[in-house]
Amino acid sequence: MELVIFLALIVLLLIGLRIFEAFVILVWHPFVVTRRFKNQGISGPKYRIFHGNLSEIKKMKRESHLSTLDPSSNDIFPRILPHYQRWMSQYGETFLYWNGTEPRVCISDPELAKNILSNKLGFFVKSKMRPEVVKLVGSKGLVFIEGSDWVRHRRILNPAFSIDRLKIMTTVMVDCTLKMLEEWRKEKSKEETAQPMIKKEMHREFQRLTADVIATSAFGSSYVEGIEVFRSQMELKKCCIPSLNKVFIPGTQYLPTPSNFRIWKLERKMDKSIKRIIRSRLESQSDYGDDLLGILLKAYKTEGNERKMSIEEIIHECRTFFFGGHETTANLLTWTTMLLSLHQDWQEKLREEIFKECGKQKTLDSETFSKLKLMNMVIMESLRLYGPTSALAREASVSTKLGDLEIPKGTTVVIPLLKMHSDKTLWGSDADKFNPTRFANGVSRAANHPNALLAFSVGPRACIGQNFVMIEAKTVLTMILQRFRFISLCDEYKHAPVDHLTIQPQYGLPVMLQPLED
Ligand code: HEM
Repeated sequence: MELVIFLALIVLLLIGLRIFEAFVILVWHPFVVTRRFKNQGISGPKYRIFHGNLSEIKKMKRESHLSTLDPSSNDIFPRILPHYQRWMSQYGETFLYWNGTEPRVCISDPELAKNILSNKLGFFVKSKMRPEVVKLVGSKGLVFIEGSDWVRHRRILNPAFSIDRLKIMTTVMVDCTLKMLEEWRKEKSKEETAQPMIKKEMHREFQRLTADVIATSAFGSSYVEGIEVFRSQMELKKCCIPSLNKVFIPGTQYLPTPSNFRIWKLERKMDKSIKRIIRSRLESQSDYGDDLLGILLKAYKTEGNERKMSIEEIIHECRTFFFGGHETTANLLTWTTMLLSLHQDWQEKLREEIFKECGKQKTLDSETFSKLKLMNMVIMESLRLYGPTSALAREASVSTKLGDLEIPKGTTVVIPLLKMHSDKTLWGSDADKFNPTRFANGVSRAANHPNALLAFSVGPRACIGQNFVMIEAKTVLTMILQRFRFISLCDEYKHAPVDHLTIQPQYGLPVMLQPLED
């Protein structure tokens, strides 16, 4: 009898502890954090139990996605981050909101943003992501690892993006682009009119091209061999998007729900394809090669001492570069094409520059790129207005000071890039206009603050692929402009930028192209 009472007491205690824990997470912690920020003059929308502000965010985003913008409008911040726009006008530029029970403070001051992103003491770490999103690139890949693991991976991976490697990659970029342009030419020759024109959905074309480039240049495979990885990643991405504005309950990712079964299946499929690519490299080359995959495999096969990378880490790095390497670049090329279709004067200026520096057909080499100053300015302006990343986030790993603000441990700091990139106090009264000349004296002098453009981020975690992207974008745009003219956006084009992990056109980008005389 005593034993039964004892066990019942234990059970009651455990239940009591769970209830207490839930009370702390759902009620007490939000109350304390809200008060701590309020004492510093920071407020925001009211915390609602369990959901925080997620229901409002979902509603505002749903409404904003119903509308489309005028194609000449670059004011995309209210469409993509409608909740930030509303709350900034109500509570000021720095405000507190709740992603479920997770406090988030939005900070758009470039000096504070730089301090957060450049912090080398580990006070601000990558913020937690939903498990589905983490699976896209892997928890053991460069994007999500921290501390000594990150240092080790970054050191191994940096040589894959050295100047010498980029030169070799340029040849691959040229070949892949030529393949795409050859297909366009064949379509042109089917046209019978004197002024043949072709219609292309450019977002799809660029997704395919950038996938081909990364698969060939980093993995020595090709679009065809890498296609299963891309397909699984795109499907997985589709599974992630609806969950982004839902409350995450830890543990639910292990439940045997239909959605989890689908996610697990896609993850297995993706890894199976990656393993096939790895196996074929291991069998075919004794020194594994010098591209990204070769560098990763050498880190696995280190003789004597311990392995520098496990096979699981290599697979996650492959996922990272398959995903990071094509999605963002495809969007950059898509939005730049849209801008050049709308701004024919700039398209002509770029063509003139290209003809002057590279002629009409000459194959590009890495030396030519430094001469394409106007092209550089146009790409920077495109990254400012339509950069693929809408916001960056970091979590305070300890309670810390940021400027005059005390940030409690566990708070996520969000830096809304879209807002900063269109801020008139930073960029001047024409901040919403396409004006590449603002970059004439370099990126750091284009605005009132040297770090006003954070498209590639700054500090130790800045984009490892930024030189690769710039070379790829210049190669592709140069080769297209040498051979084709973007005549106009098609009538059916709807200007609807949307954030599906990266900013892309909700309904694609149909463009009319005209081949130039040989
Ligand atoms: C227009 C194209 C691109 C843009 C705007 C871009 C932007 C960014 C940004 C903002 C970050 C920092 C994220 C954060 O701190 O939370 C980042 C990180 C990263 N990017 Fe890119 N990226 C682009 C293309 C690429 C490409 C082509 C690759 C690979 C070939 C790549 C690989 C990575 C990786 C691995 C990281 C994580 C770096 C680390 O944490 O050490 N990115 N990128």
